[in-house]
Amino acid sequence: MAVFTAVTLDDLTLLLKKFPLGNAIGIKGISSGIENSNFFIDTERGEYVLTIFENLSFAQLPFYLQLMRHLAERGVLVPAPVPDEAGELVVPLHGKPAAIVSKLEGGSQMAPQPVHCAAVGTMLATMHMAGRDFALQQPNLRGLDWWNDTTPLVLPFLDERNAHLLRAEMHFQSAFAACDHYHHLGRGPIHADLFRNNVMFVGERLTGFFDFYFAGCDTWLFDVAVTVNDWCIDLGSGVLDPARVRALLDAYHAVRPFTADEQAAWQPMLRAAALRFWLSRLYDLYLPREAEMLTPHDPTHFERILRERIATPAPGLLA
Ligand SMILES: Nc1ncnc2c1ncn2[C@@H]1O[C@H](COP(=O)(O)OP(=O)(O)OP(=O)(O)O)[C@@H](O)[C@H]1O
Ligand SMILES: N[C@@H](CCO)C(=O)O
Repeated sequence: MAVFTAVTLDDLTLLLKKFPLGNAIGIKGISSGIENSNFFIDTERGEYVLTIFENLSFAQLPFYLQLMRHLAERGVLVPAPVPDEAGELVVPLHGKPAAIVSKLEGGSQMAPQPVHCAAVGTMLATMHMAGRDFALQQPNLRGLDWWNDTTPLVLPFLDERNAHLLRAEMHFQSAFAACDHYHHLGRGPIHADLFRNNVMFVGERLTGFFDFYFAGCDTWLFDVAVTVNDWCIDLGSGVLDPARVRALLDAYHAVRPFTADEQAAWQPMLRAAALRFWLSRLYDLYLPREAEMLTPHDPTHFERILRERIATPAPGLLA
């Protein structure tokens, strides 16, 4: 159960007095998700999602919610935050920050085919283009600096074989981040966590990207690599499916063509994207935060993906 903070219909009735959504009709806790308390809410104006942020502060939230608003206004399919009558996107609820956003239709596609990957590639490139004039800046908080801080914390828990892999990959990624190709990569706001469970579909029609709470400014190619490492693999082995990779990359390229620097950076970037989630999963497993109440994700999944990306070159960015 992933509702950490309870909200009653009376609480909602009081909260909605400040929003242009009419009266509250119903509220239902959403059981999936491990970061926040989420609720489907029914109002006189329709259905919305109420989120209470369990780990993010009032100061951190404007970047995410303004980004969602910026993208929604430009036709990118993402939940649109609803401002209260004072124009605020983040409001207090039970002493924690909360927001109301539009509800996306559909459900997650957990067994994607090339057609779904192509839809994700198109929307990802559209999102990157639409984010170019977004004014707020926030680094990817799970980027190289965080990897450098986290590596010594998790190393004591690893056996020698994995400790060696982690040290060697950090060495490789530090050199990659210092190279010319890397510095010439296009950058902007990225989702940074665009897994299968963060995209909605109705059949083959993509209805939206959501869960923007790891978003930050970083290279667009990192976002592509994170997405390919989840959408285009066999989940058991981590091996890439060439048909799904091709569908996603070709669709992306048709909206925002890949550059020569991106082509040169592709293989190391896939390793970087695998390392990022191996490290965060190790961190959540061995150094859980107080507010974290559910079973952490399995780190060995991303250890396998990292070893696979090192051993086997992925299909190139261009066909
Ligand atoms: N805007 C939305 N429209 C429709 N459904 C939503 C929306 N936002 C969240 N949900 C539903 O709530 C569930 C949990 O949301 P979300 O993944 O953002 O939670 P979380 O606690 O941040 O989880 P995690 O970090 O584990 O992905 C989603 O799987 C989805 O079913
Ligand atoms: N997508 C992340 C969880 C954070 O949303 C993972 O699978 O490790």
